[in-house]
Amino acid sequence: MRVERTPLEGVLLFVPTPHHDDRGLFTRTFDTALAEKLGLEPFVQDSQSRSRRGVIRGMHGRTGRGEAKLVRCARGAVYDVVVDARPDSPTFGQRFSVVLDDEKFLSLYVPPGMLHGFQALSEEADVCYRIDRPHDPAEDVTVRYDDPELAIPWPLPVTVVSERDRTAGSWAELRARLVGEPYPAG
Ligand SMILES: Cc1cn([C@H]2C[C@H](O)[C@@H](COP(=O)(O)OP(=O)(O)O[C@H]3O[C@@H](C)C(=O)[C@@H](O)[C@H]3O)O2)c(=O)[nH]c1=O
Repeated sequence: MRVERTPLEGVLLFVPTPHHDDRGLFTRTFDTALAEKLGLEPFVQDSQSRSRRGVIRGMHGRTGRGEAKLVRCARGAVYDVVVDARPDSPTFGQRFSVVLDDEKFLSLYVPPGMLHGFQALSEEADVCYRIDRPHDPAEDVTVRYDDPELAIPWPLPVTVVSERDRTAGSWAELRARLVGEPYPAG
C-alpha cells in the first residue's frame, strides 16, 4: 500500500493494490504499521453507512480536538469531499475531493479539524470509516452541503439529506467562530 499527499496539508490517500483472480478480488484496506509510521493516532471506532444514489451526508466536523477519520467506499462509489477548517492551516477554507469506490479501494485520511461529506454515486454505496475518538453527538459540527462559498460541485442532483444537514449553518458562520470574529461581520 502506498501513501499519496493531497493539496491539503495532512490529508492523505492510501492506495492499495487489489489482487484479482477467478474468485473475485482481495485487497488490503488498512495497515497498522504504516499508520504508526505516519504518526497517526490509533483508531477506536469503525463505522459503516449505506446511502442511495444522490444522497449527500455532510459537511460534518467536530468541536474541540476534532477527530481523525479514515474513509473508504466498500461497495459502489462516492464523491468524497473535505474542507480545511483549521484556522492555522495554510489551506484554511480550501477543499479537496476524490472519488472513492470498490474498484480502487482508496482510503482517505482526514485529520482532525476538517469538514467531511460525500455523495453516493452508485445505486447504493457503503462507506466505512474509522475514527480516533468515540462518537459524541454533543460535539457535532455541521455546515451546509450547498453552502454558496464552499460551492461544492456535487456530481448528481441531491436526492435525500438528513434533517441535521438540511438545517445546517453556513461556512461563513463557522469560519467567523473559528477565527474569533463576529458574525455577521460588523
Ligand atoms: C456518526 C454516528 C452516528 N450514530 C447514530 C446517530 C444517528 O441516530 C444515526 C445517524 O447519524 P448521522 O445522521 O449523524 O450519520 P451521518 O450523517 O452518516 O454522519 C456521518 O457523516 C459522515 C459524512 C461523516 O464524516 C461521519 O463522521 C458522520 O458525521 O447514527 C452513532 O450512533 N454513532 C456514530 O458514530
